[in-house]
Amino acid sequence: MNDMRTVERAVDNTEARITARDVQVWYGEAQAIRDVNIDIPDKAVTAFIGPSGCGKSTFLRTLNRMNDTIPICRVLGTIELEGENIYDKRVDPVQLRAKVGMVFQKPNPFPKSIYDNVAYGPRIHGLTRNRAELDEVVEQSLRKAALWNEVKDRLHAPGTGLSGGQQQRLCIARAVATSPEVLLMDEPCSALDPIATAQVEELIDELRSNFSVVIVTHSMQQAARVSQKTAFFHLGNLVEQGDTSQIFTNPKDPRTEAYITGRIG
Ligand SMILES: Nc1ncnc2c1ncn2[C@@H]1O[C@H](COP(=O)(O)OP(=O)(O)OP(=O)(O)O)[C@@H](O)[C@H]1O
Repeated sequence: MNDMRTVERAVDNTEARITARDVQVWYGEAQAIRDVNIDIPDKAVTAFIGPSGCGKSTFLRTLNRMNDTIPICRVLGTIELEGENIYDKRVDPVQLRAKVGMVFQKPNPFPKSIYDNVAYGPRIHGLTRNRAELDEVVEQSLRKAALWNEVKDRLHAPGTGLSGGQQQRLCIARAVATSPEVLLMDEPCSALDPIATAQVEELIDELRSNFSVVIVTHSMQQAARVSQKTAFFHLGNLVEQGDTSQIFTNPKDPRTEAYITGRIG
């Protein structure tokens, strides 16, 4: 189980996976994100926190071009994954989303078997050569999502028949099955009970040994438990970013302090 000591753990590798420079996001005439600059480190969990409507989800969605699905949404500035501009017109957003996977607020398994949910990405991206390789990817992904032992005897049962917490871990298995470099999580525990939340939080901590993880959360306790880096957003601005322990114990900006002490939000 994680606890507040988690925040003291050092980030082993602070190399940036994603660099965002001068990013603005507009919905029609309304600006939702203002000149955001951030480096998302490898092999660490970065938490986005801030009051409702401050732009956390909007900015998260720019990192794998999920905003492309909203016609009125425009993204300006540059976002690079491993040095490559993800908004370059040569970049295929479907391929990008295999590298930058996403887990949503509500578990959303496909109406397919547990096996087929996890096999979906590897199949559409042609990542395996035969059934034995696909079986292996499915098993390893379910193991990484800490779900294998609970489902190994019913892989062909519908994914939608699992509990909410299991469904969310299935969605995590589905996201990791394409071996992404980055995993984006938009309030992944908000539909879960405390036990399932604790399991997913533990899992997030394990995932950071292989992936760069970015999580949007409304829970400051959760940010403190699972992340090593925290970015505080307010009214579309990225007000402050740094080590989670510093943000929570010694914030530099009065707006951050007001939020973490419960005076705004
Ligand atoms: N599809 C959309 N069309 C128009 N405006 C949008 C859209 N999605 C978000 N917005 C606006 O962008 C701003 C930021 O919203 P966003 O959902 O990113 O904030 P958030 O910090 O994630 O909020 P919450 O914590 O409540 O989920 C808000 O003013 C919101 O109304």
